[in-house]
Amino acid sequence: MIELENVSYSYGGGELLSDISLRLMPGSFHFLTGPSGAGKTTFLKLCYMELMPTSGQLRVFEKPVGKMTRDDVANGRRRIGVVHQDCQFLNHLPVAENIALPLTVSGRDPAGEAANIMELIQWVGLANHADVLPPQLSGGERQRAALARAVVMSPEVVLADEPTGNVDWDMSQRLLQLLIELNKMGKTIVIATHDLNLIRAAKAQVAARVLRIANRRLQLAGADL
Ligand SMILES: Nc1ncnc2c1ncn2[C@@H]1O[C@H](COP(=O)(O)OP(=O)(O)OP(=O)(O)O)[C@@H](O)[C@H]1O
Repeated sequence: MIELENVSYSYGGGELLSDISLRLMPGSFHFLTGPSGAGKTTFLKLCYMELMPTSGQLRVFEKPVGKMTRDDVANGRRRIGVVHQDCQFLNHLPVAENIALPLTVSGRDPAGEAANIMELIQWVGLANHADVLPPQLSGGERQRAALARAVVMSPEVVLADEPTGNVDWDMSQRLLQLLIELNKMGKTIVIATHDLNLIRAAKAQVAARVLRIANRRLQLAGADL
């Protein structure tokens, strides 16, 4: 689905990610760990084609990103759902409209898909919050709304950047269950997180691989995790 071959990335002030090779296979479940500032968000941005490698090959859905047209990139991104670290809602729009935003942006009419959107809102447990504005949501509610928005286009891949940051253990478990359900539907999941307990809880339920970025390199984490 997403394949990196000897990918390096530099923001300009030196190399941040160096010589990274990885294949994200369909239906796989990956965690991405590493110290703050190691480059986890940057790695996810490469997978979403928000950043282009400084060197190496990145293929998304079999296509080399260097040879993609703008349409190719847009089409590829439609197949990837992203849960951003800071959620990034439009605060003047109700939660339901924020969740439906990717449909609107891609030219689909949310009114024609109202039943599916409501089903999604119920799935994340926000039926009573569909009409409120994002600033009125708690941290866990925001994260669940962000997850619903990430999957409203039925993506094949979900990239979640610290989806359980700033929520308590019960809520992080609830978010994890939603991500596991998505994986059981066949979606490829990548979760960047510092939360080793979350990783342990997931590994008891799914065959998750744990990757670690340290010293610019991506490694498979030890079996102790
Ligand atoms: N647009 C940018 N321009 C220059 N440097 C940047 C940019 N974005 C990120 N960086 C730097 O790249 C490094 C890696 O950032 P990144 O957000 O990928 O790390 P992270 O592992 O996700 O960190 P955290 O766990 O704290 O979220 C940091 O030192 C950051 O300051």
